[in-house]
Amino acid sequence: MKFAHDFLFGAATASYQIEGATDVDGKGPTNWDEFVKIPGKTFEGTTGEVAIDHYHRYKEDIKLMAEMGLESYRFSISWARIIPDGVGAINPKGIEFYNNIIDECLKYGIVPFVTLYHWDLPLCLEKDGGWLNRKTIDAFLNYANVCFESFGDRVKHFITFNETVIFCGHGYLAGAHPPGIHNAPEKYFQATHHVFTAHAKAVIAYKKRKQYGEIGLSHVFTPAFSIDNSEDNLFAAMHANQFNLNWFYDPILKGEYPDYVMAWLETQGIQPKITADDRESLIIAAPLNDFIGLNYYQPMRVERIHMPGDVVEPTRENATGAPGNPSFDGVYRTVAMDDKRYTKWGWEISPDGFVSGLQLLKEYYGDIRIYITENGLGDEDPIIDGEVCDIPRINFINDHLVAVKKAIELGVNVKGYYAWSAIDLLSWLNGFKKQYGFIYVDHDNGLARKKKASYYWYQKVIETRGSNLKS
Ligand SMILES: C[C@@]1(C(=O)O)OC[C@H]2O[C@@H](O)[C@H](O)[C@@H](O)[C@H]2O1
Repeated sequence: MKFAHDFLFGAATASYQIEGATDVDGKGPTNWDEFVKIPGKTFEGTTGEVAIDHYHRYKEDIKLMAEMGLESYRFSISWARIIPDGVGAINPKGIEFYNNIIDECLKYGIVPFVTLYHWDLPLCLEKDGGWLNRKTIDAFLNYANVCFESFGDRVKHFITFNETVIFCGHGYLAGAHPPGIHNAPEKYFQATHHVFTAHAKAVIAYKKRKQYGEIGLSHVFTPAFSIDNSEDNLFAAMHANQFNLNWFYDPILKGEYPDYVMAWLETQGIQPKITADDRESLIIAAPLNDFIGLNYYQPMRVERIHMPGDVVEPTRENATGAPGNPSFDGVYRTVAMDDKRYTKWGWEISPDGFVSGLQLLKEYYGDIRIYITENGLGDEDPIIDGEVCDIPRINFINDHLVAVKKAIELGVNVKGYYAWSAIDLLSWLNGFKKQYGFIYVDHDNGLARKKKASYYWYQKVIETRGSNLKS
């Protein structure tokens, strides 16, 4: 089976991870520009000061994407490049840079798919409470409107937030992302609520503009499965899905929070403060979402445990996603299983879990349009005779695209696939060691770009609309 003619084959990046030029042409500082200076927070002290210098090399990079035949490029806008202080004055050089990116994409017929927030918050806002401060909701709405106004004539696909569970979870539970707070579930849940409210207000504002594009957001998609059929472990899977899936997807797609989680929060006395206006925004926005973006890397295999919360030391290593950590509330633990395959970073490789999870989403949320806005293999790619032979990445993406095809045949409404990542880039917690790209970046040779084996393979996938995939 070929993928439909309107299925988008894309690839993705994020501003802080590729641009560099963190203090160039009027850009304001972000929370990450400060956070990376804290010893131990990033791998070997790597920062995004240069990243892969996409700010100066974007023409070369987008030309390489065009040569691959990429149909759509998902990238994020750095809020602090557009509005340096988060609110107030607009930086014309920032508007100019992203206009150049968008126009360069359109020059090659590449569909720009824009993420408004991919974790780099203007430092002024972070210092003023960040996502814990309700003012950040209105600051985001203002920023989103500036982007709709500046780019909405050519950009017809907007993602408001990338992976709320990560920047809030690492920010207020694991302490591994700004603001680096550890084990503060009341802050975590309140911050997520403010983000959902900001999303809802931005959706409503976008629709009012009648720019006739589509808007949604991208969530991590990590469906939880019990390690066996015992009652305890089946309970653990249900609990994990309520906290990691329903808490994030229900307020966006249903306009209300899951009762199960709200009841649990009430027992702990940490239900987020929700105003009547927040509730109204969530309810109005829910049916206006055009799509949900799924960032799928792996499922979770869980078992029930009976431990107090906060039993994980807040280290970078503990936050890189490998199984074994207990949940923040001590109810379940993720488990590595003997009959599963794992990446070098301990992430399970499970295209089957992807199909099962997509079917679960269809049960929960019906026929909402879905884009796979991230999927890819983080690896250390072997270089043999000067060529980057990332065969494991080819196999990974092949198997996950076959899974997407299968899900579509089962009636799941998937309309596009964005590999993470278009080009090797900075990993927040793994430096440049964990590579995801179709294009290699040589940090020992002036950041020279080089097409990998997977670049040529994905070029063929796009050309044949997936008929070269091996199931
Ligand atoms: C934690 C990690 C990783 O480095 O493996 O997950 C996969 C991918 O998710 C993206 O949303 C992040 O922007 C990107 O940096 C990656 O981050």
